[in-house]
Amino acid sequence: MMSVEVAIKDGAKTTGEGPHWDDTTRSLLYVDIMDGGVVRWNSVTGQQEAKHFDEDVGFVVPCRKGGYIMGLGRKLAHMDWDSGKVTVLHEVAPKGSKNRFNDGKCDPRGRVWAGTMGRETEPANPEREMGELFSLGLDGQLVSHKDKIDISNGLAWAEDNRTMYYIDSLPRKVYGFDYDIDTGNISNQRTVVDFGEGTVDTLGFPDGMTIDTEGKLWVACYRVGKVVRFDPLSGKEMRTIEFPALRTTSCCFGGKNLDELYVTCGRTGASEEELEKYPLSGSVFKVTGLGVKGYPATIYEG
Ligand SMILES: O=C(O)[C@H](O)[C@@H](O)[C@H](O)[C@H](O)CO
Ligand SMILES: [Zn+2]
Repeated sequence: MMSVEVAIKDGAKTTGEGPHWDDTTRSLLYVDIMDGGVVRWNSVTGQQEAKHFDEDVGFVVPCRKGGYIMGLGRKLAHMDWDSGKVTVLHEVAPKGSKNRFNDGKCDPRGRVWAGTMGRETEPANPEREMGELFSLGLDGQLVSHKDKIDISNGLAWAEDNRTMYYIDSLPRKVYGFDYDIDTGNISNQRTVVDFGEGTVDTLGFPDGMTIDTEGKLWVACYRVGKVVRFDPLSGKEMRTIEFPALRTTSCCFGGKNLDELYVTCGRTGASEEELEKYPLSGSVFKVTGLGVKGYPATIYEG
């Protein structure tokens, strides 16, 4: 039986994002973007620790050599948890009035992929085409792959490493690219899931995503409180999970058997009325009993 429960009540004050399951510690790592927060929640002890930075944190991933890589405003930085020391690795060029890193994730070789977006006056309303998609190689070099993006968001790789999936939220599309795992290059962009023209009432905006071991995509649908499982081959919806919070932002598989889906969401942009109706906005949810599993999350190997 499928069930949706609250794993971390009030997990985020602003927009919770970028959930990453750390297998070795059975912890969930995620960010609280506009709070400049990086949170580590231990699922075994229920203990939660957080770090705060003075700029927006778009994403965070662990590094093999220790510490974490995070998107901090326009910077990619390494962060040592214990000392809190931040080392800036790269800073991307300013675009518009205030571009910043948003979602990011590691590919199966351990490169970091992360994209940017323009300043948002309210969620899903950024300065257009200010985003760019980058990768941080194992050699520490930053490579730009694509520009004129609106809101750089979810990333996932197919099991054979030959396809990369990527979301730009405002065109409301999940794209597929041919992926060269050896060079880390993308080519042959196509649309694999189209959220459709016009109305955003049913599916909202595609935001973060993950892939299951059957090759299907789980996409968080921002503004409608759903995570939808899509078949990237047909572009069709296969299954919908609903949440008691509308601003669902991302998801990842976790738990001992990687068969639980952890789902982040946000409060930022919600009216008082929305928060009253959905008081769990900002919490992290856990879905069990789905009958599917994910892959262990990859980390930065550089
Ligand atoms: O989490 C993100 O990716 C963005 O930073 C948020 O602002 C919203 O989720 C986005 O606007 C909806 O697509
Ligand atoms: Zn997002």
